[in-house]
Amino acid sequence: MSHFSSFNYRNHQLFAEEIPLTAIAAEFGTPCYVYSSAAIRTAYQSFDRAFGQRNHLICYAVKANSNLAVLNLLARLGSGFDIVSGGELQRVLKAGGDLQKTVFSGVGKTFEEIRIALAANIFCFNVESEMELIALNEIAGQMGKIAPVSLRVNPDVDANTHPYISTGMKENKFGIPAAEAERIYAIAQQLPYIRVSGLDCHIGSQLTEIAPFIEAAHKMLDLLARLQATGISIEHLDLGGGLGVRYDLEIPPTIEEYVKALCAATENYPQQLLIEPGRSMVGNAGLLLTRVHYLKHAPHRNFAIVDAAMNDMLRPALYQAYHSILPIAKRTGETKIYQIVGPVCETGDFLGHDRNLTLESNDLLAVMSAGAYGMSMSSNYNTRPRAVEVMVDGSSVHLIRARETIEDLYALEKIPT
Ligand SMILES: Cc1ncc(COP(=O)(O)O)c(C=O)c1O
Ligand SMILES: N[C@@H](CCCC[NH3+])C(=O)O
Repeated sequence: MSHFSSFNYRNHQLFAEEIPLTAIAAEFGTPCYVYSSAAIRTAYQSFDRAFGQRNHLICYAVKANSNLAVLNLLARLGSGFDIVSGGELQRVLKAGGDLQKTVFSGVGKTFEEIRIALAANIFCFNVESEMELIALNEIAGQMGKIAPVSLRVNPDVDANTHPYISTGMKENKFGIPAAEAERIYAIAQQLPYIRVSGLDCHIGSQLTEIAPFIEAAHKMLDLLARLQATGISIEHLDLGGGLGVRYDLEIPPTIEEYVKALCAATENYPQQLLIEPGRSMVGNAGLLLTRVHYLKHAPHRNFAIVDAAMNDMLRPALYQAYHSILPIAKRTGETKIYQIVGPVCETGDFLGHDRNLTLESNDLLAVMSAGAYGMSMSSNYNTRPRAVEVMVDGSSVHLIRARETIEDLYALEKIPT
């Protein structure tokens, strides 16, 4: 089975589950994000099943794709959530998610966000600095609350991924340095409005090997043993997210291999295990549907100028990320090597370089593996309304976010009189 399990060709036409993508483009226009609910369901259930009888909580990382329909689907499957802002907290609530299964990560939680999360009785704060811990204690005290806390510890492990998405090395801004962890746990234990509940780490994203996860887990277990020796009990161990997906030729571990490896590495820790997967839950469950506008044959390069751009899908421009680009209707005939570019006025505005395709103007293309960090990192640069989003479920398709209008884009702006 291909890694795009819900997107398959039938008679040379690409389908999302039971629906031809040409029909989706005709009904909703382009650019359009298309998600497969079956693919998201399968990913969640693969995580859940792989844990077997092990006490676990899956906290989907909302930042990967925060559409309410995606969150609602996962909430109905039983997922918890990992949030990094008050905005994500509000989305989880709006989507019917359970804050008793939600962890709050992030290096810069505002006091207001902390208040909202305390008032909502969030499951746990993943605290990233001593100063945040002190502030949390003070705010909880003012509210007559006790804040449940994990310290996010930076284990100094090389995740062997793109430097912009590596988070667990000592030079990264994330987490509390491992050497400081015991001292800060001892402080936390003394603070009247803090309840030490867990231990957390997250070493980076798009990891394609198991070894760094296991290295980090071992470091966490060593620390846990030292903490327990000083009378600090840790009720849950949160090993973060980060499992990679296949974009091109990489072969990341499967969800089952990953979960089984985490369970095996932590088998002597009987308490609850948490993970925070984002990309591996939704990445290959989505594509970005775009239409070829102009073809331009310059002396040394062929350009296909499409109606999606870096504002819709930033990953290629930001990380030089590779996304497979497929024709919606396969053509026969001579192929050419194309640069697939958008209309934005930046040289970095590309979706793919050097793609071998047979194209005519008006053709539809799919930028694959776009379900994670696609729409959630989109912007309105060049005053471009954001794409429409739809979710396919078998032979039904649901609009889950309407296309923005130009009026939406300046609705909050004012010209001084
Ligand atoms: C704290 C935290 N948890 C979970 C995730 C999700 O990571 P991924 O999408 O790689 O699974 C991230 C993003 O890297 C994160 O920063
Ligand atoms: N935005 C990144 C992932 C970062 C995860 C956040 N810590 C990407 O698109 O690959």
